[in-house]
Amino acid sequence: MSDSTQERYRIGYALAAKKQQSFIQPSLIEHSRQRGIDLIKLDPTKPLSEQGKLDCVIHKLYDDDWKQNLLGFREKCPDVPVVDSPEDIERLHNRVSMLEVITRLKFPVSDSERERFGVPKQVVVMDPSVLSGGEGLGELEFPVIAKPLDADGSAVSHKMFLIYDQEGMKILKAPIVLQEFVNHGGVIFKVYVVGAYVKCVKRRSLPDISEEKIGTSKGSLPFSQISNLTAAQEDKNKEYGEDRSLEKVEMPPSSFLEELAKAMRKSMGLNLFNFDVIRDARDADRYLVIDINYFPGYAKMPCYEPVLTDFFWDMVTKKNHV
Ligand SMILES: O=P(O)(O)O[C@@H]1[C@@H](OP(=O)(O)O)[C@H](OP(=O)(O)O)[C@H](O)[C@H](OP(=O)(O)O)[C@H]1OP(=O)(O)O
Ligand SMILES: Nc1ncnc2c1ncn2[C@@H]1O[C@H](COP(=O)(O)OP(=O)(O)O)[C@@H](O)[C@H]1O
Ligand SMILES: [Mg+2]
Ligand SMILES: [Mg+2]
Repeated sequence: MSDSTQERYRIGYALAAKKQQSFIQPSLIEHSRQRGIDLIKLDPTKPLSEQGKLDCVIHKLYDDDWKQNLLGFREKCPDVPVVDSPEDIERLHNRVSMLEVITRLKFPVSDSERERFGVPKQVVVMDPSVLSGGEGLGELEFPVIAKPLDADGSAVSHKMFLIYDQEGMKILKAPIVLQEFVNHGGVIFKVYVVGAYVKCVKRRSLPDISEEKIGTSKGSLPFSQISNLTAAQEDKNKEYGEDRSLEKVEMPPSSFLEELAKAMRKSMGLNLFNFDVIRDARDADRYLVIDINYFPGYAKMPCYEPVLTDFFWDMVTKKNHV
């Protein structure tokens, strides 16, 4: 609790309108306020050093003017933490460099832990003629998921296709990432990271594809942001007799996810991100990271207000950040 004589801290935020609406909720403002932290809306078009005292800056904006503004601020006020650096965030805007983070990890798994991790096999196709010419798969086999190479937050960057055969490739536009489809029981694990805090939740995913279905399916199937399936859609699934109840699905061991998250955080130099993990249906100890997102929808994480407030506190009192 704070009183009027106590020092107050100011966290400046620079977010797109939609993000601001979902993240800066009255409950978060109030929670932080009670801890002596005020959340201040920044004007990204004006120099940050002219927007009053700031004890920390958080942001999710990618244009060059904003990056210049941040650069100037970091030169003028090197002691104020900026969460996170645009250069480090940039790595997550490309679905190849994003997953390279995982393949390069030197993961300190203890002998007692059986869990292994990796990424699905994938190739990137830069040349449009490869898509129409019947090549491009390399050592991959159908079905594959086609993902736009850029993961820049645009609606189109979430537009995916499940591709069953060569004919289905014709719908694609380069540059595109082709990734092996891995059966995983229709559930993804979304692991939220907020500084040193780690929280895993379960979400719906694409259902497994049987050998029989692989043999009979043709062409391509478009989909987008499948894990944000609404409650109404969930009910509909149940109505159609689909009982893949999320509650029954076992979580990955928390010690494993915590170690993985910690190693990722150190390696990327980032504090605010989440990642999607699937469990290989053929090998229950094998986990595959398929996606890493900068500054995700934290309001959907349980207890987001105290968790974020604790993080802000650590930032302004200079503890615990990478
Ligand atoms: O909008 P939300 O709350 O669904 O959050 C999106 C995230 O959903 P999630 O929290 O993982 O369920 C979403 O995660 P996914 O890519 O769907 O795994 C992204 O982080 C998205 O940001 P961007 O469009 O990639 O810049 C996030 O969008 P922004 O809120 O940053 O626009
Ligand atoms: N290799 C894969 N195997 C099986 N399902 C996948 C694979 N990659 C992605 N998916 C499914 O597609 C969804 C979207 O893919 P993702 O890479 O997370 O893109 P986005 O950035 O739009 O969230 C995932 O949440 C998961 O349901
Ligand atoms: Mg995802
Ligand atoms: Mg993503």
